[in-house]
Amino acid sequence: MGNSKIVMKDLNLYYGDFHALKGINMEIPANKVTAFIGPSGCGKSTCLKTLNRMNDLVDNCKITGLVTLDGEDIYDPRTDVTLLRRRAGMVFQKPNPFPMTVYDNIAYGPRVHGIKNRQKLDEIVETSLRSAALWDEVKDRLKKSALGLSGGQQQRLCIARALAVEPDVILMDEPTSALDPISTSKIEDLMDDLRDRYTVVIVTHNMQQAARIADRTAFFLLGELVEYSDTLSMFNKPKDERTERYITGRFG
Ligand SMILES: Nc1ncnc2c1ncn2[C@@H]1O[C@H](COP(=O)(O)OP(=O)(O)OP(=O)(O)O)[C@@H](O)[C@H]1O
Repeated sequence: MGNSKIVMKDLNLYYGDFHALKGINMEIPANKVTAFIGPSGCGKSTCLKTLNRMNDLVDNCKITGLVTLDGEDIYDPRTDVTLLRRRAGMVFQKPNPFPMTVYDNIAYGPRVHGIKNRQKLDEIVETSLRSAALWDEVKDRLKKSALGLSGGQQQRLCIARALAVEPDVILMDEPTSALDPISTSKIEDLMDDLRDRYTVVIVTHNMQQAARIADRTAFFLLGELVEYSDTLSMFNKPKDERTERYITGRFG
């Protein structure tokens, strides 16, 4: 596949003795939305977290194989992990704004990376909030606490916060599972816009969501990547019987 942003080659991950990812081979294309689906506990989040080394934080976690971002081995000991996480930002299931103002939530990352100029920060805050389709709703409350926003607004704020450090890749772990249908639909529209500029990888429990927004879909089962193809083919003509059983709700 041309234009791969991320490549996993024979990737295995162990939590202690437990083999959580088994020989994963996958190429994730740039400027597309890729969804990871599969039953609970099959390794979707684990696989997502290997892409910006979030699993480094877990004791007893061992990884073999190769993961590259733009051709560079991200598990090379010389990799700057802070820079990696800036290039591949993460949005979690539960919105987790910092207990500070809307403005400071967005300016936090750029400040950490050394940007101090007020005008530049103002610009970043506005652009990031616009990209996350939140600007109009919060432009008059930038100096108010982010904790006063609705759940859906908080999640878009977290997306804006991820965008503020200019990542290439956005990793989303069930970003809408805690949201109502209207907020979910706003985030789905947003993902549609984001693919023009970013590579988006999303874990979702919701197969309809994968079918609506993802260009490519990966189906995981018991730590294995069972099937990976463009979303339409996967939903219309799954190649593996296990995929078919899962997407038709006949699993288990
Ligand atoms: N820190 C950890 N230590 C030990 N085992 C873990 C750890 N994190 C996850 N696991 C195990 O690894 C397997 C995969 O978990 P993971 O969270 O990746 O699954 P998932 O497909 O994202 O599930 P869900 O949809 O329920 O979030 C599960 O069996 C889980 O119990």
